[in-house]
Parts: sequence; structure tokens; C-alpha cells
Amino acid sequence: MQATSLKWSAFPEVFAISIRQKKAATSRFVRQQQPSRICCQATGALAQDDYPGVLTGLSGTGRLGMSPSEQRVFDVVLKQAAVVNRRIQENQRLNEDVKPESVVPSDPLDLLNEAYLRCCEVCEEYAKTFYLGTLLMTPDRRKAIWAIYVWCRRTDELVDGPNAPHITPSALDRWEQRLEDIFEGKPYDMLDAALADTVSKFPIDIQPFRDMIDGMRMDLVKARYENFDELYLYCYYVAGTVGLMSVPVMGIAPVSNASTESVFNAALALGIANQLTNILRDVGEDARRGRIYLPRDELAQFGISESDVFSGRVTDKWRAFMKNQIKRARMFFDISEQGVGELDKDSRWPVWASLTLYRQILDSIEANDYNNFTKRAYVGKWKKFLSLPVAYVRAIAPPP
Ligand SMILES: CC(C)=CCC/C(C)=C/CC/C(C)=C/CC/C(C)=C/[C@@H]1[C@@H](COP(=O)(O)OP(=O)(O)O)[C@]1(C)CC/C=C(\C)CC/C=C(\C)CCC=C(C)C
Repeated sequence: MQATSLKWSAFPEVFAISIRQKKAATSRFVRQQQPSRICCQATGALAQDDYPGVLTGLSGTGRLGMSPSEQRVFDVVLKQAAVVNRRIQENQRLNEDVKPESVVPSDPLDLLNEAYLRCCEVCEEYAKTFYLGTLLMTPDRRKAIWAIYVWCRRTDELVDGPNAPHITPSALDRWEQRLEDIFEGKPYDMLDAALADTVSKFPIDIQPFRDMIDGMRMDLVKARYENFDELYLYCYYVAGTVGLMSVPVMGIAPVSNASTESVFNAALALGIANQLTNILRDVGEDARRGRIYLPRDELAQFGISESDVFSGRVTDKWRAFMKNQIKRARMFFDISEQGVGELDKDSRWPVWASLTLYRQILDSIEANDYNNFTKRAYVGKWKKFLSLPVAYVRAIAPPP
């Protein structure tokens, strides 16, 4: 495919992204109608015993003992689960066996076809492994995931892309207005049109999208995190939201007995785990941009100052600090693993694949003797390649 460049007319100053070139619900969710059982993620401490909520996983303890950030996020999780549960009830009332209908009408000139094709190309270009995983999903689902991916990528590029220095809060306000328009069925461009179509077909709520934009706002003004609670909120904004956006599309296995809330909770945990891993991998790179995405109080507990982070020396204190951070990221991966098997069977492979690959980055940081200042932790091609069949085997196992 040939490389072309697509400028966004609405945001010419923001960035250009390079591209190589109804029915009611589309997912069938069968839920156990029982009170929500959500884990709370006690964010302050690091020892396993100090995480009363985290390790209870899918049968956790609700609001009790939650930090302010957790409560904020917990409310969004409940709202997302309610949206999905409402759709299930509607479907049951209609007594329909709802089957996904092709989101692409048969008209060969249809712009929607083209819109999804572009989303597909962006996804293939920027996230090859993940793109391969999506090919296993049903056509409707993969198109929807591509559309969500593209919106997330564009949002992230606003603060991380080449035009990031020119981004102002008002540009983000305009981006949010555009989001509202998408949800009202008034897309601004082709890529927006794909998302507008997606959100009209799947029970997806706007809140995680708004929250991701809030995360970008946060990134514009904030370069330090006092404690893990602050960092947790940031991770939710920029990555936990992705999990919440994805579950309504991926669907929950009809044979699953887990509550909708617990599956959303696992998805949230996977986003947090991925973002924490990203942060730990990129400490040196971020420091060179004057940023430290590490809890300041925990650095202090280990006798590490800001200037130590900027000087980038791997000391025993640093190794000890990093061990704890890696342990926390792994806990979030562990929670998320409990939810993957509950997803619809066609959706599990890309999730297992991305989970396995991201998790291995933590191993690679350890293998680099915790030098995340000058050595980039990465998963080699062969390891990546081998992870795919392993993920596949896990994906075909029935829900626990
Ligand atoms: C199947 C699957 C993995 C679906 C998610 C697809 C999707 C919509 C991805 C959007 C990713 C994106 C562009 C997010 C923007 C913000 C951002 C950059 C977040 C970081 C991702 C990695 O980014 P980057 O490309 O910069 O990384 P590299 O430097 O190239 O390594 C994040 C770290 C967050 C990504 C978060 C997720 C993919 C959430 C995953 C959770 C689910 C899919 C839910 C699964 C469900 C259960 C029940 C566990």
C-alpha cells in the first residue's frame, strides 16, 4: 500500500497523520443479574497484604477503603456496566436473538466503507501486532475496534505528536466538542464518521472518551505526581479508558458467569497495567522531557530525589524502587487476566496477545538490570512471534 498523508481539516495546526494508504446491539451479553462485585484498588501501598482490593480481583470489596481517584473511576465503571446491562435487558425484552449486522452497507460507493478502511490502515500502520489480533474478531467488531483505536491515537497525538508544543487547552476543548458531535451523529470527517457509526451500534458510553481528553489536559499542565493515587487517575484517563471503551465492542461470552462490572473492572486494570508498564519503560525518555511519571512520595521512601532521576544513575536504591513498581504493575496484570477469559471467544486473542507482550516489557526491564534511563526495554521479534500462538491457546479455553 502506498503512503499518503491525511490532513485533518479541522485541526490543521494540530497534526497530520500518515496513512499507508442496525440493528440494535451487536454484542450479546449474558450477565448474571446480581449486585455488582467490583474490586477496589487500594492505591497507596505496595505489599500484597496492603492491597485489600486489588487481589480480591473479581470478587472484591466495593467502595470500602477506596482512594478519591478510585472512587471517581469506580463510578465510571458502574455507569459503563449499567449501559451494557440496559442493552441486555432491552434485547431480552425484545426477545430477539440479535445478530451483528454488517456495519458496512452494500452500496459500493458508501463512504462508511471507506472510513473504516482508513481506520484499518492507520491501525495496521501504527499497531501491527494488535492489528493482526483484531483480524480474528468478527468483521463488525474489528471495524469498531479500529475506529476506537484511531480516535484514541489521534487524541494521544494531540499531546504526544509532532505538533504537541502548539496544543493549547482550547484545542482540546474543540476536540471535545467534536467528540460530542460524533456521539450526536454529526461527524466532522471520515475517521469521525467511522466512530459515529460504531457508537450508534454498540452500547458505548461517551464518558471514557471525555475522560481520555481530560487525561490529555492533565498532561499539558502536570509533570509530577505526588503519590500513586494521582498517578492512578492519570493512568485511568489515558489507558484505563481504552479498556472501558473496548469491552462493549468485544462482548462478554454468553456462557460467562461473571458480572458485567467485574469484566469492566478487569479491562480497566489492563489499561492501568499497560500504562504503568509504559511509564516504567520510558523513565529516561520522560525525564529528558522534564517529566517524572513516578509517585514522588514513593521515590522519597527509597531515598531517591528528582535530581537522581534526572541524572539517570542505576543505584541499589533505584533497583529496589523499581522492583516495587514492577510488582505493582504485575498486580494489575493479574487482575486483568481474570477478566480476559470472560470476553467473547473471538475477542480474547488480541487481548491475550497484547497483555502477554506488554507484560514481557516488565521482564525486559529486569533483564536490563533496571536501567530504564538509557536502555529501552523491548520484546524481541522472536519472543513476540512466539507469544501469538501461546495467546491463541489461552484464548480458545472456555471461560473459567
Ligand atoms: C484488543 C485491544 C488491545 C483493544 C484496544 C484497542 C485500542 C482502542 C487501543 C487504543 C490505544 C491507544 C492509541 C491509546 C491512546 C493512549 C495511549 C497511547 C495509551 C497507551 C497504549 C500504548 O501506546 P503506544 O502505542 O504509545 O505504546 P508503544 O509505545 O507503541 O508500546 C497504552 C499503554 C494503553 C493501551 C491500553 C489498552 C490497549 C487497554 C487494553 C484493555 C482492553 C482492550 C480491555 C480488555 C478486556 C478485559 C476484560 C481484560
